[in-house]
Amino acid sequence: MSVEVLLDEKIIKERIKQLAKEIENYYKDKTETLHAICVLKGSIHFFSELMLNLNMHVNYSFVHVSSYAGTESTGRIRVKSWVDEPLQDKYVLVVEDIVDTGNTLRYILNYLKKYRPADLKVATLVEKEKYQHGIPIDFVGFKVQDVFLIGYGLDYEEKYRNLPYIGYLKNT
Ligand SMILES: O=P(O)(O)OC[C@H]1O[C@H](OP(=O)(O)OP(=O)(O)O)[C@H](O)[C@@H]1O
Ligand code: HPA
Repeated sequence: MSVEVLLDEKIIKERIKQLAKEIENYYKDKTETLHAICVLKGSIHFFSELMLNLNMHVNYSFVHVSSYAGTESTGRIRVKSWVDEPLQDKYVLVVEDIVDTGNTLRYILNYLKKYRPADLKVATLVEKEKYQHGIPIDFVGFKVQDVFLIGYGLDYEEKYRNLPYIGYLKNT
């Protein structure tokens, strides 16, 4: 197996800088601190790079959810940890590494809506092109083909998260 690079480190970092500008622009008239929620584990690198590029006040929260076995979604979302701050009337931004089937994001949004935030938006580094999950995503880094991705936080059986680029495994 070898890794075929799809998005290199430079392209990823440049796009994250642009996304940060889009996000700043959207929140520019809001006086409240932004509550950014990192969806672990996969979003760790995207969240960190995005936050480092955001020139505004941000409060960090973390949720840890998981639903994949190998390359397939089990469809069952296991919540390993959840936000413990009040989000009522807050400006909330969910930060995902990837939206694939949309199952994870749908689950997270449904729960977060119950906190009655003032505003609930989503940023994802990658969205798979094939799915018609019907969830509006406000800030999308890259739309990619339907191939199982690894790197920059994305794993295959817990490996490859620490690759500085995004790619896929190829039989050689
Ligand atoms: O749109 P979906 O098909 O639901 O896929 C997206 C989710 O899958 C991955 O998480 P995973 O369950 O693999 O956990 P991890 O972040 O710890 O790797 C990824 O980080 C997203 O949260
Ligand atoms: O393509 C993927 N790669 C890694 N994790 C994922 N979770 C959903 N889709 C993917």
